[in-house]
Amino acid sequence: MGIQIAPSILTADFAHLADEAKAVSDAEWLHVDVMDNHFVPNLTLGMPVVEALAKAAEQPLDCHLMIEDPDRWAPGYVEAGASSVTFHVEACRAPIRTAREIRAKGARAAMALRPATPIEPYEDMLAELDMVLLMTVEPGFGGQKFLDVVLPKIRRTRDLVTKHGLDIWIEIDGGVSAETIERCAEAGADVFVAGSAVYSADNPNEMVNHLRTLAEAATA
Ligand SMILES: O=C(CO)[C@H](O)[C@H](O)COP(=O)(O)O
Ligand SMILES: [Fe+2]
Repeated sequence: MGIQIAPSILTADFAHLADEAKAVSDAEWLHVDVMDNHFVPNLTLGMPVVEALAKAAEQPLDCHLMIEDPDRWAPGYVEAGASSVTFHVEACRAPIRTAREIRAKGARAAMALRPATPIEPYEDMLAELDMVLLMTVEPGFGGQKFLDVVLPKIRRTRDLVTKHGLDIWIEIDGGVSAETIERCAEAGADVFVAGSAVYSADNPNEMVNHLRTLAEAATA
């Protein structure tokens, strides 16, 4: 499967999203943070913007739903053009049904966990997923400090995936940078969201490639 870098457009210029997607053309995915000011104390964008970006961007869209009632909204994001739809398990009432609906519509289904949410209660759910997203900051804002207290959970998640012989991604989101990515890769992550580290770099594409090189070297 290989290392994937997913720049988060949360810290990009929202007035020029198509250009901002082009600025990270070397990235495998584009991470889109949907926030509803209920599940998290911030409001970003929704389905119409995802639909427009899906047409404008070359990379597949990795939609991270930080919203209440993802059961109701998640399938609509697939119809809007997302290649991957991630719901927060803390907000989801029927995660198995929601994951199946996302997959049935043709996208990757992913489950996100806040930093303090344990993975173990969801062990049996892993087979229903294409990806697990482990937050390494409290969801809601870009530019926060990486929480290294989550590192053991990355390892435990990788162990569970291996134990069940599954072929699913482990994505890390929050505070990923050249300083933190190697520790996440060593712990077993293979998809890396990076917002401020990429978009505050002089050359965002160079930073994308630098992050991938660091992660690959850490797992070689
Ligand atoms: O989901 C998120 C915040 O809730 C963002 O994807 C994340 O914070 C990325 O930004 P940065 O790399 O600056 O931490
Ligand atoms: Fe995110």
